[in-house]
Amino acid sequence: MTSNRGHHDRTPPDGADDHVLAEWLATVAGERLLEVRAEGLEGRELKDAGDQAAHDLLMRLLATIRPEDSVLSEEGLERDVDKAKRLSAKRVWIVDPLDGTREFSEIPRDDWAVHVALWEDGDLVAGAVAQPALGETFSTAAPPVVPDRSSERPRIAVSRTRPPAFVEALAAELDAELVPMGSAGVKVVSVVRDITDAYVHAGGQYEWDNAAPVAVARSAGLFCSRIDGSELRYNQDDVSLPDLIVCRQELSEAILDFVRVHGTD
Ligand SMILES: Nc1ncnc2c1ncn2[C@@H]1O[C@H](COP(=O)(O)O)[C@@H](OP(=O)(O)O)[C@H]1O
Ligand SMILES: [Mg+2]
Repeated sequence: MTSNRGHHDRTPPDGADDHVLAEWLATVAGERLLEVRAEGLEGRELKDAGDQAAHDLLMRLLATIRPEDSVLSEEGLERDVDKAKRLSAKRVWIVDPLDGTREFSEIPRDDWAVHVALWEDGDLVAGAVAQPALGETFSTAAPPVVPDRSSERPRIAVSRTRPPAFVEALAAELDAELVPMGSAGVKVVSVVRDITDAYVHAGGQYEWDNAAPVAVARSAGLFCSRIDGSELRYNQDDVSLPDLIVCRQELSEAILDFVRVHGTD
């Protein structure tokens, strides 16, 4: 984890490898978002201005620093030619310039994030999640160490606005507490930080919503899979990746068992 403060020049650290670059990109895009948030905009205008500013900055920096690589971004409309290129590319940056756009527009909420992941040759190889309002970036450059669990009762992070219907029943089965918050990245980071013990989602999401969070969670030794226990796959033709589990290893079997028996409807 690094502090966000002090990255004011927009050139990457000398000799940055992909991990350090991901961390730097997420951090500077987060700083840009803090600037946008201070401009006095509200509601839809603030959301759009944030999405656009962070997307433009990340696209410009990646085009300059890694011109050979492809990019899949939430804010970029992907044309067929871009998609064909992405699917045959060796390296693809999967970015969500602003995850938790709704919460970003609700000042002073801090549950929004910037996601930067790198997919190479079939799997995620690096990633960073910045939580700019906390001044923190979590990344594979320095894989986070998950603290000892501070709560005996499991805490499950869920979407604040679109929690899957089955999580209430899951929480009852596990005698767990639900902790609603915005942003997939922030929810994964909450598991990394021992604020929660698991993040369970179903019903819709895209690769950019969870690629960087999963890269960071894997590097921290957390369990990550689809809700049915299958592998999370990135840089697919269809970029919908609607469900996932990220949790402490010791909770994975109980969560997967519940889904196996009860499904997610
Ligand atoms: N049912 C759904 N369908 C599509 N996207 C969803 C979704 N539920 C959550 N997401 C996306 O996942 C991210 C985290 O959502 P949440 O805060 O509700 O957990 C958000 O990304 P954006 O903020 O980048 O749009 C949101 O759009
Ligand atoms: Mg998102």
